[in-house]
Amino acid sequence: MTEAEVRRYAARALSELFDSLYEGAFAVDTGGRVTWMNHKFKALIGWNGTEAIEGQPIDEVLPHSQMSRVLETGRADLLDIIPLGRRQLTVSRLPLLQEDGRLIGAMGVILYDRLNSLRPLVDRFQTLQSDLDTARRELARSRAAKYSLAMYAGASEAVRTLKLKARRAAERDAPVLITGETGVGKELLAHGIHAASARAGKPMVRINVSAIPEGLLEAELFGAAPGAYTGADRKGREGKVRLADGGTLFLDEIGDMPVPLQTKLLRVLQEQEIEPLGANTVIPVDVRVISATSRDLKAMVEAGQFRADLYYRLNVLPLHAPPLRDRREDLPLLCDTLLEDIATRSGGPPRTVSVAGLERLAAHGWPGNVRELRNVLEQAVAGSDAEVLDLADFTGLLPERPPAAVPSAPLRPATEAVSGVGAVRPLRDVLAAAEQEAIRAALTAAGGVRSQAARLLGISRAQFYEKLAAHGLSD
Ligand SMILES: Nc1ncnc2c1ncn2[C@@H]1O[C@H](COP(=O)(O)OP(=O)(O)OP(=O)(O)O)[C@@H](O)[C@H]1O
Repeated sequence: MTEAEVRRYAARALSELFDSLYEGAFAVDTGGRVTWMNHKFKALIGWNGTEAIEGQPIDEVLPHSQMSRVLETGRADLLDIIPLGRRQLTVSRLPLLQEDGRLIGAMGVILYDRLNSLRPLVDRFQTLQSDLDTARRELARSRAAKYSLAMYAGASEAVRTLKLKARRAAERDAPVLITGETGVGKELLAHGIHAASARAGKPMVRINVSAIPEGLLEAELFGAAPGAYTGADRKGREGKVRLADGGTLFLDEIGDMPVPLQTKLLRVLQEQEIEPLGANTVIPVDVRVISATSRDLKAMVEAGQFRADLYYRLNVLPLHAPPLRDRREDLPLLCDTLLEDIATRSGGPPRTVSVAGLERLAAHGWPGNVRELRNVLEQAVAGSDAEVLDLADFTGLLPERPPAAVPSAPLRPATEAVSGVGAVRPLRDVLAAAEQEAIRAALTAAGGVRSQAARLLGISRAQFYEKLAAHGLSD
């Protein structure tokens, strides 16, 4: 047989096979309008029959047909799967060409019901597709439920302005710097901004700069090549910046970043690339940086402790979260929100706070801000069965002398001890007692978190541990 004969016989065999296989078929012109459709196809898509289908755009008749792809490229799609309602159709798309090769339209063929051999594949595809849809829905729900700007409770003017600015920041991709004292909700805001941003589908990776020893911080942030330093993982380390690729990098306590690393971070912001420790290669990354600090970065810049160029790069969209003592009108709403969350997590009944209880809370200075409030509420809930928490339920949880007149200074009790009435005692004893009281107050405010207590007192962690030991408070 000659090649021409083989082609002729093959064409006839294929055409007969095609006739026996196809379930439904239609054709469109080069403008994507239906020129012909067989009855089976009309029945399949539920065409009512009263209106002529010819002349209708195929994209309206069969939304996922993707015939335009064949019309644009002139190439066949031999096998594809498209959704039709809850079903999946196995389809072929073929260009229709004249003898001179000019494209005059395209044909779509449904193979699903006849191609039994494809069934297992289609069934598997359907199962995977539905698993994927469910997983996507659950992920979206868990993300939405876990963090949103709406969760940042507060009705004061200051909080409303802050949330408005945060929402605007979420619409942009520039770096955000969140300032504010410990426990004011800087991390919550950062999560909320990420969740409301276009990067929400990608990870938000947090790194607490102050919690990682200086020697390990570089590898933790930028990654390390295998064996880059003594004790390095054999496989190397990916680094938080790369883990955040496509998403958001949240740098908590940025003010504690050592100066040499500030230079490397500047490179991430300027060039969007990193150089892992010991790697000798540069890796492109796409991250949005949100940083937070409870320190006065501007003053640190002036004192030469923080790079000015990095400060301006980080501070493109500044947000300041005010301390709780400056927005006491937020207390009722905050109590409701926090108590609801505490009840959901512990499975207990929902509680509220009485007016007298709220007045007592409002009289406190809240050096530990909302974190401290949450701790106090948690302890009050644990210590009482009452549905409405009253004045008595907070006894022992807050300092006895309401420091309303001395809102923010955790050292104030110490000062009061110095100026207290009574017998004159040796200065050394008075100072020691004041220091002990200040340490206890800071620990309460920080909910027992020692590094935060140290920060509240404005001393290093090492100094704090020394003082704990000196006062016999280590346990
Ligand atoms: N406005 C708010 N509404 C509801 N919860 C809040 C609010 N602000 C803070 N919180 C809660 O208070 C706690 C402390 O908040 P967060 O960790 O975000 O504070 P922070 O400013 O980042 O603190 P730090 O500087 O010590 O890291 C968290 O449990 C957080 O959910």
